[in-house]
Amino acid sequence: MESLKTAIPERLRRMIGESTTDDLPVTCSSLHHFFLHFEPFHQLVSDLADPKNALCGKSESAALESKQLGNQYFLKGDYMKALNCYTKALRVAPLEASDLEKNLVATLYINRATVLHKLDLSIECLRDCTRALQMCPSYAKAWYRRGKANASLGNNKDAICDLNVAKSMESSLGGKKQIESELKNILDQCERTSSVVQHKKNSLDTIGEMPQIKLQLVTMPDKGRGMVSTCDISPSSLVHREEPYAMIILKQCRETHCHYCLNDLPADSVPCRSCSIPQYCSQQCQIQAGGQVPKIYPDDHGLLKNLPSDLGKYVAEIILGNDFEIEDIPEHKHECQGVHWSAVLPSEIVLAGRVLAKFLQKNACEDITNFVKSLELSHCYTQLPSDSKLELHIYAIVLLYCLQHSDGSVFSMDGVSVSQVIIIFSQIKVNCMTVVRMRSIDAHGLQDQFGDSPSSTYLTSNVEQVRVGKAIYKYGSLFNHSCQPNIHAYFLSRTLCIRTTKVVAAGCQLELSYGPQVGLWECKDRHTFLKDEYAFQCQCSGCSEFNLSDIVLNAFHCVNLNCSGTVLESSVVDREKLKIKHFSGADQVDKSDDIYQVCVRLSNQNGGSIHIQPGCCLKCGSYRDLESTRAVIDKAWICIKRLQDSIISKEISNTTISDALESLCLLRSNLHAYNKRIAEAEDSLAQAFCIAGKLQLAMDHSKASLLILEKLYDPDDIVIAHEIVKLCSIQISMGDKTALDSISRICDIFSRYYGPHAHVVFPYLQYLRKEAENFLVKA
Ligand SMILES: C[S@@+](CC[C@H](N)C(=O)[O-])C[C@H]1O[C@@H](n2cnc3c(N)ncnc32)[C@H](O)[C@@H]1O
Repeated sequence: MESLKTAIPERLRRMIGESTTDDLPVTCSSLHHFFLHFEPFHQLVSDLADPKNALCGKSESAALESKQLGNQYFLKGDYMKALNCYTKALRVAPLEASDLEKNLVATLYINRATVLHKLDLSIECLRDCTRALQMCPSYAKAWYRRGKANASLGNNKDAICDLNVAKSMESSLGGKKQIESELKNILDQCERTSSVVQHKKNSLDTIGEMPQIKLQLVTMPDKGRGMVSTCDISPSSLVHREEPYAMIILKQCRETHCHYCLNDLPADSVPCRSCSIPQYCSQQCQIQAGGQVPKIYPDDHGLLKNLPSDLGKYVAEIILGNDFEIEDIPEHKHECQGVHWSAVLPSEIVLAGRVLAKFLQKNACEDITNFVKSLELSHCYTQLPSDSKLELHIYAIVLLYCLQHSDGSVFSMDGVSVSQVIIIFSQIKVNCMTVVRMRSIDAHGLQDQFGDSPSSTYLTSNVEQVRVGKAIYKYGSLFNHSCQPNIHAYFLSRTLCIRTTKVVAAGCQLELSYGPQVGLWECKDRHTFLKDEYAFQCQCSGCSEFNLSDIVLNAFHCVNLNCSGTVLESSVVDREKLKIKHFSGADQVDKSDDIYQVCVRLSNQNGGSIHIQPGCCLKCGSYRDLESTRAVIDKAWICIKRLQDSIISKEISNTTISDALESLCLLRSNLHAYNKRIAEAEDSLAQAFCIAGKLQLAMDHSKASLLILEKLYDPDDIVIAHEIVKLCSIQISMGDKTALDSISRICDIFSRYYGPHAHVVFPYLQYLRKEAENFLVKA
């Protein structure tokens, strides 16, 4: 791609860099014309999209090789490695290939099922057996393995049926004997117990909450269209729910998450039927993404005739399986001919390909211009930097050629089509949402270091958000951004849910955070992020009205240690001065509050006696040399960083902790008491003391961190809940009853953000609730 970029003549490059939306048909046509006569372009398209160069297709020999390796690991008892090899083999095994007269894919499913059984993953094992049987219904070994899996799960009735089918299909005498003895075991067991384990259904299916509140689309002078409420809304109300128009997994999650629903992949992942890239958590997801493949009904259905009628019915139900209704146009189908453009191009470009493919499949002969208009999404083409404009031009032409190669799409390859693809790219840039999942990380891995010491059981719990995909939600993208949001977006599988986190009065805008938030970053950094990522100048209340957080987040301590005043650097002073016109004397603000004090001084309403100058204390006017202060802080921060690294690498020494404590003192005397770096240092020390088993110290530092964050964020912000989770895990380890208050606060905030979905998104809540019950029982 870089070589294409550098080959473009300077004049054309400048023309593209300076183009506006209106110029696009001309600039696109000129670039396309240039590429038509430029051999490396055709070479690139052929590398990416010509089936002759396909790298992502199926390969029988590669599948057999991985299978053999899997068998070797199995024999050595290395079941995890065997599992990985069989999964790898399944990804590349062609559906029609055979292995010793059996279908290769079915054999691989059974080999993997055997490993899964060894690993005590009986449900996964059962599913793999069923998959094998749907391909080869007379596969005796598969029925036998299925019977064993059902027996392990306590489904004795099914286990008996499976084993009876296995017996009737088994040709060898030895095999029949083994099945009979297994049957006898189960029958004996049945006499002892008749319980059948009911397996949990996917809990997400059971929560069918729908939004009850009517929203209104309005147009605002500073933000364009946006959503407002038509009535007063209380916190935690679901205001929007939507399935994506198009979605894509991020490259870094391809091996760990389902390529359709983006949930974690189970050990029995299902591969795409036509190429070797996607993996799914279930057959249902695979069909939704790749389309229904006509079922192969093997000839050996005749075997059913030899079974007693009730057993025949049982077998038929299993091998015919469930037919899933396809909810939408399969989004991966046009990508899975084995060619690798979709695996190589950036995710957002492939997402645009999905949007286009959907349009083409729905409206083969319609004009693409009408389509782009009908998407009704805003875009930012004209505001983009020159280099981005050039890249989008190149990607648009490449994508159209790839689509044409891979599913024979009939596009007129002209300036208009290419320009419309660029508009789609720009729409995606502004409107696409990042799909995230929560991942719990706790200090389990750190136990080893402290061996048998009592500290080994004291763990802090921590949650991080993992970015797993990108998606376009047509209506979800009508919600504007605010750095002080009043709604919160989250995802259940592919479904977008939006919920209020505050009281929203009728007529108020409903705004979510696109990433930056007051408390997380200072105003300048939020602006830079929104400009770079979404190409707009933020006009939200957080960026136009005073708030304590923006003033103190990165502020310095007054040089006079007895003074609690704030010292700001010039970039903060300049930005905060812009907000002065919006400071009304703050009737709503508590006049003893720090924010009031600072704002009054900044806005010069206090007699105009204070000069707001970078480096000067806003309270007493004393001057601090910020350059030398920064040098001191940078030095101190090296020790905090060392502590953080040692927490990760599990090598915490007493020296590292005492150096970090000394650095914390330096930070406290140089930075404002609410500076976020102090909170971070306190948090790191809390983790370190927790690991070292010094729980009282851990709790003190955790509380100190929380106190600062409560000043920077709204006390009911989800960030605060995550901080309390850490504190609470220490309180629980200490048997400290104040854990009860923490648990109740965590539950309140999580319910506010996730409503009845809280325990699905954050399963740790169930554990906390149980702990709370334990405390109450003991009390
Ligand atoms: C996802 S769209 C939101 C809907 C959009 N207002 C529309 O008319 O389609 C994002 C775009 O809305 C505008 N926008 C959203 N939040 C804004 C804010 N806080 N300040 C200024 N513009 C904003 C920007 O133009 C941004 O590129």
